[in-house]
Amino acid sequence: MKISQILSGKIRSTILFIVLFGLLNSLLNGMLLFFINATVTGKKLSFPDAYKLPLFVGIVLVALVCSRFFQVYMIRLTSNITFEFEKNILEKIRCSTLTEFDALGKENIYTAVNDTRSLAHIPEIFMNAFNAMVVVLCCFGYMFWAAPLGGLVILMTMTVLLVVYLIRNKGIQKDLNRQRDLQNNYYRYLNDAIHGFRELKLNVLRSNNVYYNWIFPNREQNRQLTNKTSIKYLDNEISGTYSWYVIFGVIMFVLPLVMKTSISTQAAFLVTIMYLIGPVAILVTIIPTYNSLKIAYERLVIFNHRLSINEGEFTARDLQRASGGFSDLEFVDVKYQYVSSNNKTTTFLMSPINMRIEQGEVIFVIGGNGSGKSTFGLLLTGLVRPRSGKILLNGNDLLSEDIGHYRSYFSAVFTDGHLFNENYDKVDMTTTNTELYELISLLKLNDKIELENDGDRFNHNLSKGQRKRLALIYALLESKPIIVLDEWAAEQDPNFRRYFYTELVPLLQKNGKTVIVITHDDEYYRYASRIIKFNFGEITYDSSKQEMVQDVS
Ligand SMILES: Nc1ncnc2c1ncn2[C@@H]1O[C@H](COP(=O)(O)OP(=O)(O)OP(=O)(O)O)[C@@H](O)[C@H]1O
Repeated sequence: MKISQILSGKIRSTILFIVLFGLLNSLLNGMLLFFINATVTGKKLSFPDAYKLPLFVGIVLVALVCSRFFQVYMIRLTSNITFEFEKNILEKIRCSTLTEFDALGKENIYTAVNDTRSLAHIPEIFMNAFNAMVVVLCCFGYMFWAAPLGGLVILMTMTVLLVVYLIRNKGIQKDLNRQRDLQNNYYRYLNDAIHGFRELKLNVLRSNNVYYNWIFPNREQNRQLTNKTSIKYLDNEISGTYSWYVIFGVIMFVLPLVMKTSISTQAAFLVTIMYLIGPVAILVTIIPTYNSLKIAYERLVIFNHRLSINEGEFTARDLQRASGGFSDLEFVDVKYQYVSSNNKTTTFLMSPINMRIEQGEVIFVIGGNGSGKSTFGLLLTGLVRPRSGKILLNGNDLLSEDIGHYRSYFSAVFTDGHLFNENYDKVDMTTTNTELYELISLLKLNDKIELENDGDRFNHNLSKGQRKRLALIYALLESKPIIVLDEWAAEQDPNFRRYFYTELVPLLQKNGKTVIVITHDDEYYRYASRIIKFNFGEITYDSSKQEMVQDVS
């Protein structure tokens, strides 16, 4: 569901409620105002004096209970909307394609999550604004009813003061935008300083450049701008606050000059203005709030649009079907291409690939940097779909029919693979899980890993090579028929690398796995049952096809 649909649905279903509350709240506030003004001005009320106190206490109590009731309602509504927005975003991420996900960028996901929080406050803001508006209307209604000319003078004075305040505020918003740009740049530079800490330690000149020519000048600009903007803001707020005294002054000194007025009317006007201060402040903040909500909303619309492809849901049922067995996989005229961010030019083209993989093969995928090996791995595992052509698994076009089922045949360890922070699959970590501890021995990690997180996870403070070994253990625990390892051995020491190619991979093959190894380790090519070589996105050598035999090096 789209963000706008959730939002409009929620607003539609609660608008009546919000309006009713606004009217009730205003009625109660209006009664209190009337009560207070009648007391201040000594007006006779149409009921006995003895009822005054209990009536006043009654109205205050009803107003309090009402107010609490609606505030609680708003808290629940806001957290419900936050929940639905977040769920919507998370579902989008879960079901999006790798291509769209990569193009979106991680920082945009964090921004989107924050934006949902802002948007969830819309009903609350709307309710407060509506309430404030009704109170303002009631107050002016009262003033016009009590003394029409007086009401007009106050309305005109307030309008002039408000316009001055808003114009000055607009200038401040511009400065705040500049400050935000500076802040964004600052985070970029800081990111480089933090992630490039080691590099900067080794290169003093660059370190000086980064800090003295980029970071410090940015902070200096920010310091000056913050001072300027904060003082401007303070001036505007102070003059805004003191504008109320201008209005008090108009009531006390100007009104008697322009109309016949009594002390009691002046007192009633003063009390009414006091009532107006809070609601007017709410209405004044609506404009900047509206602007920031608009930006958040537009960003979320773009987010939704960029993750527009839904790959569907995958169920545990698919996993069971995969264990039914793998016999062969066939690429038929498979083409793929990367396009530039403006979607205009092709930056890399994978030529039509035609090949067949049989169960139990150990295939080494080789080729120079940027030749397309990892892209082939992504196509093979179904993480990206061919732009044209077909991939048939056991003779079926599962990639088009049921991508979840297709992917359930593969496990993989990618070059930049991720070790998850939680035991999401609830793997039994105790020593009774013999399969797990056999794998730990096989990967020679016995004395390197230990349980942490209440025995629910192995430690991650491992070397890069050790982390890869742990990732391989987790991949093997998935018990999928095909395993894809992208430059897995690159971070292993020479002994373990030899062990991997000469013992581990053959053992996996013996256990019935089909193993696809993307590698640059030419000294071990002879351990493959088949070699496929890529060059500029094209298969230029396939050892299973005699007629294509060329120099593998
Ligand atoms: N997400 C992407 N968006 C656009 N282009 C990409 C993307 N990933 C890879 N490429 C481009 O596709 C080409 C093939 O990349 P690929 O990662 O498949 O090469 P590779 O053979 O695995 O290289 P290496 O041995 O260096 O890992 C490269 O020219 C690369 O710049």
